[in-house]
Amino acid sequence: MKLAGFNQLPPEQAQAVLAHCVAIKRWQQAMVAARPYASLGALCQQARLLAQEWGEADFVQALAAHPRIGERARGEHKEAALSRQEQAAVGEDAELRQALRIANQDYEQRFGYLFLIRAKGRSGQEMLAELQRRLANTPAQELGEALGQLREITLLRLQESII
Ligand SMILES: NC(=O)NC1=NC(=O)NC1=O
Repeated sequence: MKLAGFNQLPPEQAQAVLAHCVAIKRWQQAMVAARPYASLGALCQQARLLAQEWGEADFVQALAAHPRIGERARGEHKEAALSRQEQAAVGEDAELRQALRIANQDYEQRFGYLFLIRAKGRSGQEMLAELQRRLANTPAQELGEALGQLREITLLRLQESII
């Protein structure tokens, strides 16, 4: 949608446009309240600024909308379609999918939440390598990295939604 159109939508509709960028209501509502945006640059700057406020609770809330890496998102809602598109690089390599499945389990046992990575632009092998690297992080380090990836996914989706 065009920025001018987004600026003029009623608040609930404007929030619905942002809903699939990240499942954090506080962020969606603050983004809507800060309209009108003079440019796409201002929109993205505000999105980044607000995303700096995210903590563990926000992160856990957002994870519900992200399927595991290597698992095909089910359903037809927009997040599922976006996830399938973003994760397309994982491809049909059965060995890689199995390795991702095992590494995801190790990760979830260690950190207690699912592994999140900005999948767009990364091959399946690169994501497996990142998963294995990040397994060595301390919980505090890993929350920082994972929040950074959530921010990247959110900005990518925002930039695809409002042009
Ligand atoms: N667990 C995940 O990292 N999921 C995802 N990363 C993306 O970039 N899209 C997803 O669905």
